[in-house]
Amino acid sequence: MYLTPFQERMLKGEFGWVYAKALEIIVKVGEALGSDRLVEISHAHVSGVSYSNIGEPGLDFLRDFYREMPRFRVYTTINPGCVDYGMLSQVIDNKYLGKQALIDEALVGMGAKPVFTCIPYYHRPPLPGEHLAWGESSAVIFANSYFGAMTNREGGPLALASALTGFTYYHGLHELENRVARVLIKISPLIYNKPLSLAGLWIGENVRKVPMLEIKEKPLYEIKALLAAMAASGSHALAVLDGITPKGTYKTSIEETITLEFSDVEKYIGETPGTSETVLGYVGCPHTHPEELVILRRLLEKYREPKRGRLLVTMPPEIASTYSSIVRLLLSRKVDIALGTCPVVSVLRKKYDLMLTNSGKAFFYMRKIHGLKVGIASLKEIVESIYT
Ligand SMILES: C[C@@](O)(CCOP(=O)(O)O)CC(=O)O
Repeated sequence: MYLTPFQERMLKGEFGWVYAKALEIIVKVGEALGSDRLVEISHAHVSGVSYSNIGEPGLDFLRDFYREMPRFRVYTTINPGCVDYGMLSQVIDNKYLGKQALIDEALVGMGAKPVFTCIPYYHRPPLPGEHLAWGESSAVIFANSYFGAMTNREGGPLALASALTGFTYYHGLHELENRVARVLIKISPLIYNKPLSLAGLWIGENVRKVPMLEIKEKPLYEIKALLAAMAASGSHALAVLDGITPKGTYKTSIEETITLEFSDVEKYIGETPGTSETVLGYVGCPHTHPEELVILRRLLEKYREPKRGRLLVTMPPEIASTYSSIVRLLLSRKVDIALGTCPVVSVLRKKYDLMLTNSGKAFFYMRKIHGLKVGIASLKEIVESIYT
């Protein structure tokens, strides 16, 4: 691999072993993939920061780096941790508070912004063509597809190495030649009556090449859920969104056209709550966007308190403070609000029979992680099934 004189010096350890090790990881992975140079990045998003996911080995790894007091060389954000930073949730168990604090101290000490979110683009929307090194599959696919930024789907250690060095290997989705849509997917009108994450689950499972999606105008939160579901059930990191993905950040060479019918996606609707079951409604995977908060406020205004189960809403701490009046209204309706975390990366305090969510990604993970039955429903259906 070609390295600039500066990169050579970093690799030789001139700036300390942490930077040398971080660059070595990037160079080794890049060489294994056939990359011949590095590229500067403007934003690293580090996933793999939740104690309940990375445990003691992950904590030790981060603390070893932190002991040398390095600083991230680029703007860096971090994924959710395993605790509710608002300390109000009765659904999320804060049993690893102390361990998570050690992880957070290391990351923030190295210079990460303590955003604790899987929607880092809320804090810094990337520009078209900008090179990034992001972990977190839902954020990666959103960056590439919605903003036209360029990032591969990195694991936590690789994104951390890029935060430290400011570089990633030039390969994959950093190159325009690899951003070619080959399968055109049309979504039939009936699907639009349901959450678009249903379509995402199908595409993730059934389409291997980069898809181009013809979607009717849809709010950002529906696109976020659609893309996240695709990335969870498949290995997608880019979907060209016709009329949305910025021109010049992709090419098209359509080989096949698929029309997605309601009957294709129906099976992902999953379970509907039986009368005796305990239900956890869940909104916020990926983290709740202000657009969804406004809808939740409208839906919840007329109710006083849940009739069955609980509605959990997860969001970044900063959205909660910026939209505090909506959060207060939700809290007054006994919504359980957890900040900077989500059930994918944390422990639940008690067992529920069924989760009702608008998220295809949660549908994919909750059964595996928490052994819950899961059903997919719209925001309105979720609120009504908990509050009426
Ligand atoms: C499922 C996933 O959202 C879990 C995030 O956990 P972590 O930040 O990698 O611990 C990871 C991903 O989708 O990339």
